[in-house]
Amino acid sequence: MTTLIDHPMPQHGPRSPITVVDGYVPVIDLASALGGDAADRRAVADAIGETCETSGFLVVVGHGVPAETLTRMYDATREFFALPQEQKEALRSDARDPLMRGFGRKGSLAASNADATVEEERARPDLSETFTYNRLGDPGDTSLPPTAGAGLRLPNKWPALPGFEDAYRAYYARMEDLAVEIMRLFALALRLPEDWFDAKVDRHMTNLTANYYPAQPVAPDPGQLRKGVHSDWGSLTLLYQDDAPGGLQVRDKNGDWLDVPVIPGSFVVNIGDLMAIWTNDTWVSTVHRVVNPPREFSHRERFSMPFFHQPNFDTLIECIPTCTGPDTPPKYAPVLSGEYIMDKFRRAYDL
Ligand SMILES: O=C(O)CCC(=O)C(=O)O
Ligand SMILES: [Fe+2]
Repeated sequence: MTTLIDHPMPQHGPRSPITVVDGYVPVIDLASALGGDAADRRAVADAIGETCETSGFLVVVGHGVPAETLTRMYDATREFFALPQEQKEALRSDARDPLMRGFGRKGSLAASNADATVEEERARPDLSETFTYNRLGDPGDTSLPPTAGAGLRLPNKWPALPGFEDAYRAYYARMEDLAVEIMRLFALALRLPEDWFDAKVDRHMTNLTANYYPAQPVAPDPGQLRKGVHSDWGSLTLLYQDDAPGGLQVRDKNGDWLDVPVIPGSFVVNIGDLMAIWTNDTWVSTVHRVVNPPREFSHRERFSMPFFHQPNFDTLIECIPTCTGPDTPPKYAPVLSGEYIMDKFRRAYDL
């Protein structure tokens, strides 16, 4: 059994400092927002909002997700990726699945960028394997409108590992709750009614993906990374990362790459492109990457688990009223959440 959470969560009372560690990627304590009154919630929302304007990346503690839910998911993930390659191949994502459920295909997140040379990026694929679950593939799920294509309704693919599916479902359910809480804090930060996003994400189409970064016995080609430079695509990402070398970096305003701090038991929260479109670029969807380990740590594998929160298929993402004025007209044409993400998948993975 892998023990991830060997440090207790910081304990704070409702009025204690919200920003536990300041910086480009600050550590923010959600405890007072989750348990507190309106003033507490606004204070946390404002701390988050400030970060969304600068880096769009923060680390949250005090989020209330039980350590056991996280550990079970992490352990199940390690067990899956340790399976013989042919057993993973058997769960290879259907070529008609625009969300790449199951064992993912080779591709390049860098190819998804608007300015990317797609063929060039795909020629040096990310040095990672993925496994993805999305609630849309559950039997009887009614989240999709009739206009959505049949590929989106393909079933999930599960390995026959005891406890795996349960661990993923339990983790997904907790991430759904946390994402709604954070979206409500986002609404407060944007001076919107707290429930402004609720109906736009109540049939969300979120991929829960596990990333496996194998050891690198042979040095990678120059220019090839564990994950190439990219921004995320949806409303927000909730990421669990382990502390293996060769990790997540964000680009700051000077173009320098900064390591995202690894705090045991925390989640990295970052906003995606749709939130930047919603906020008319008041908030930033910052590019990031996962670097290769230094050669002395080339034997070390790494795991991360992003929950790519994605609004309802038919939510039209258009400039939020509080983010536009006479001098700041909307910059983007409105776009449907479902079409936006499918286009990104197509570019990154040739789906
Ligand atoms: O593995 C990580 O830390 C981040 C991965 C990532 O950025 C992604 O999958 O979009
Ligand atoms: Fe990412």
